[in-house]
Amino acid sequence: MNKKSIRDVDVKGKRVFCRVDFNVPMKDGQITDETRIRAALPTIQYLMEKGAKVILASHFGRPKGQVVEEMRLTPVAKRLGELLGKNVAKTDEAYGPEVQAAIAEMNEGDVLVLENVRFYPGEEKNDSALAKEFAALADLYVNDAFGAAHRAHASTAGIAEYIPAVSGLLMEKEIEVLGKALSNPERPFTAIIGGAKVKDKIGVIRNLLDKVDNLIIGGGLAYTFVKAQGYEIGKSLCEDDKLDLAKEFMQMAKEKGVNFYMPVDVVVGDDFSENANTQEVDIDAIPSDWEGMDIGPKTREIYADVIRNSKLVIWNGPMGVFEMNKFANGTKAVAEALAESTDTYSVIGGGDSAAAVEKFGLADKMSHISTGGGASLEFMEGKELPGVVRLNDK
Ligand SMILES: Nc1ncnc2c1ncn2[C@@H]1O[C@H](COP(=O)(O)OP(=O)(O)OP(=O)(O)O)[C@@H](O)[C@H]1O
Ligand SMILES: O=C(O)[C@H](O)COP(=O)(O)O
Repeated sequence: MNKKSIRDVDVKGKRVFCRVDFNVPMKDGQITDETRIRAALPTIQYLMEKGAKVILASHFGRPKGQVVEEMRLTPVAKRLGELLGKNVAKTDEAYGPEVQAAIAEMNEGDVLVLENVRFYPGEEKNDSALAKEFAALADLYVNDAFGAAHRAHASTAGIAEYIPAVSGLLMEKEIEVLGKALSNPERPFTAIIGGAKVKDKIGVIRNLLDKVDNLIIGGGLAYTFVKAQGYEIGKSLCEDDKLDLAKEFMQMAKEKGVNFYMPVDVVVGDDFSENANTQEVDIDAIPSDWEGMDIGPKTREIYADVIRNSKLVIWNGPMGVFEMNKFANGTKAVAEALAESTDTYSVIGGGDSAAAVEKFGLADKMSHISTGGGASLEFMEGKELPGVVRLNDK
């Protein structure tokens, strides 16, 4: 990467505003997967060892510019303290007098976690006033939040206009590994896209169609495509305003000679819960008041086969509601096929996909687990990441 990193600057005694991605999966206030916290440790420890005052900022969830009690970063700060074996301070604001006072108390090597930056409406608007408030807290900006690097927000991009800005070690590593895989992809090259953020992910498909040989669709995303083909999808997740786009992509895939795989059967539930009754049905037989929760057994076989015959696979987003055991088989089948295919370079992107691979005990069988979901996809599409472009050049 042609951007400066923390290794290129002197951080001793400096107040460093370090943007990390602590947007970890959480249930009932408990962190269910701490991959992203662990992934940020090398940068945090480096800064501590070099005598910086480490001010950590992150978003968590999508609180839409308001304080949402369950989205405070308090549990994350506590876990970070345990992992570092050190007292980590936490403020209930992300800027302002309380934060200024806490920073004034810091010694070299100390760590402070700010409150969720998305509690402020200016964050996602990349408001310059908020970016200046963040910049006023520090002498140096470090962006290590690869997972949020596709967002042009005040703490990921705006702040870099006002103080020297460099990348962290995780950011540097992600870009190097993903860039290498993409620069001359081994073929067949397969992308597997699932998960629930239909709006975010459907757009990336257009660009992926220019790059991949096979495109596999699963998870909640699949039902917009299933409906676009004219099938009943019952209560399954769907973005009706994206139906035309879905049709267009299927047509484009045909024209470009990309093999486009959609579920041929699914597991449906009569409720979005672990206690739901379930049925395995063909794709043209989804009952009108049931919801598609996972890919079915025939689909699992087909997808596993494509994976086994691929040389490079990028996977973003689970195939079903894997947090519920009943609906985890599709995601598990994909993870197992990747784990078995020792000839296949596998890149896993996304908080939930990484959590799934971890849950199945297969994390060490993957070639690279990226901390970025949307970010890794946008990078793989060849887009410039706003969190990277604004960093200082070497
Ligand atoms: N058929 C489905 N219906 C509803 N939700 C689904 C379905 N399949 C998967 N999901 C849900 O999708 C969620 C993950 O989607 P998401 O798009 O956030 O993926 P991700 O890999 O974590 O990417 P990112 O890191 O960008 O968030 C999981 O919580 C899972 O339960
Ligand atoms: O989970 C992610 O992909 C990142 O933390 C970004 O979160 P966002 O999609 O809410 O911007």
